[in-house]
Amino acid sequence: PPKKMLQALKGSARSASPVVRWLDSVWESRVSLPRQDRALKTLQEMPGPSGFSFAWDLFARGGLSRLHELQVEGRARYGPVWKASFGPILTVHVAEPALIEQVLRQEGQHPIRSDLSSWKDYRQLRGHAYGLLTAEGEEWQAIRSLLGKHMLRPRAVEAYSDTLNSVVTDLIAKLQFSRRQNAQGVVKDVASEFYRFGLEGISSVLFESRIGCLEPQVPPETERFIQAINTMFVMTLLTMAMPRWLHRLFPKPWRTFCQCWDYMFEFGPGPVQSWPTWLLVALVLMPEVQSALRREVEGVLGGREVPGAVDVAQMPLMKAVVKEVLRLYPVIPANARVIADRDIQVGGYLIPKKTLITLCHFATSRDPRFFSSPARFWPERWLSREEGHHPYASVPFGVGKRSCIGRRIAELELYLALARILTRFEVKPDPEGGEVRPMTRTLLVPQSHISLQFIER
Ligand code: HEM
Repeated sequence: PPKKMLQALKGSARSASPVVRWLDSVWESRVSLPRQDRALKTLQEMPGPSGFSFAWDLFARGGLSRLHELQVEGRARYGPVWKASFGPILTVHVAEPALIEQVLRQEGQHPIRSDLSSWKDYRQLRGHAYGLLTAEGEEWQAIRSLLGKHMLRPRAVEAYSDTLNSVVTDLIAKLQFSRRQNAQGVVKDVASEFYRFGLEGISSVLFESRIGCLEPQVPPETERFIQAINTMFVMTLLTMAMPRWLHRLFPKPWRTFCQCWDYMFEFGPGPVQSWPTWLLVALVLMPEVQSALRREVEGVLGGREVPGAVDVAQMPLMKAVVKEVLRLYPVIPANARVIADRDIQVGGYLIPKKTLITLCHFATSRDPRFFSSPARFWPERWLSREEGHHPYASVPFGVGKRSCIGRRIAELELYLALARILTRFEVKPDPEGGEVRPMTRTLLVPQSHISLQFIER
């Protein structure tokens, strides 16, 4: 029977009737359940919402854009490990640092993140090679080793300082231009400005070319590229949740998804994230932290305007601020692993090979057992000896062989930009602005436009 139908039937018949038990056994056998092991519990014994109620949460109650919140709710309702079916995919959620560590320590030589099935489907359809994000096995290892030399070694990354600083100079000019557009010096939709800054920075480093994202008049082909990335991320979760046979019945999401990728391949550079926005929002809400950070930056620069990678090494508060923002707003709120070649043990369960394991980083990084007053933006927690954190409680760049390869570049770009913004401007809330909440669009992004006031110093 079609998987969707099975799920719907299972969900609507909540009591454990013989029919439901039979459906369960059919469903579980589809994810190659291992034989019963006396010491370990099986997937059947794992708690979790029924397929129907999870699908209801996702599609009828706006859960697709609240996936990060569903992690926290799932942890509270089911404990550290639970299962749920995401469209055709059954996934085991893990929301405990020690168990996330347990998964990652068993990930093997060539870790597999997840199927990112719709990204791979598109590449197969068009005959494109997989990139680092989607490649697996030896192919992934070869690309990773090659890129790692240029993106992971501290010396190699330091050498990008000048290139990144020239992009930061354009960012400052763009902020000055935008703030002059109204009497109060408010920059409307700051996230869009930083998104473009991130894109320009990566393009300048990886492709040694500027694409004009920060120009007052953005070239039309660049503008289209930016929109294509946005839409592709919005469609990613939806296309992953839709079984392939549904593409024919509801062709629009898949067609739009392909059109976005077509344009991105035609245009060039790959996708990036709009990470500095959350940072400024946090600093605006905590003006005393903003002032302390400015003092630190100015103390290190001693009158110089443009910082370098060496200066950043002497800014502990800057590093703590960035860590704290990524704890509160992890750009990638959930990561994943698939252990393809063997069953593994996690938290007393035997997880069959090839099961998609979702690592609930948003939930762990807001768990009061690991971070006191977790909703509070408090960078000093990273400097204080009293606050001990589990090393896997907040891992915004992932851990291990398959962790973020752009981490050092992203951090350097962020430090350089933040240092220049703080010496040039005092950043305040938009007098007419409201509360800002995050939502999931594959990445964690602001739910609404954010406007901030930039006051020249
Ligand atoms: C604040 C900014 C960023 C954050 C929080 C972030 C986070 C992550 C995370 C969580 C992963 C998955 C790691 C894992 O599975 O263990 C990842 C992978 C990756 N990131 Fe980033 N990233 C950021 C910026 C960047 C930038 C600027 C680039 C490009 C220059 C980049 C390129 C990549 C690539 C290529 C992978 C896949 C690596 C692989 O599969 O081997 N990231 N990133």
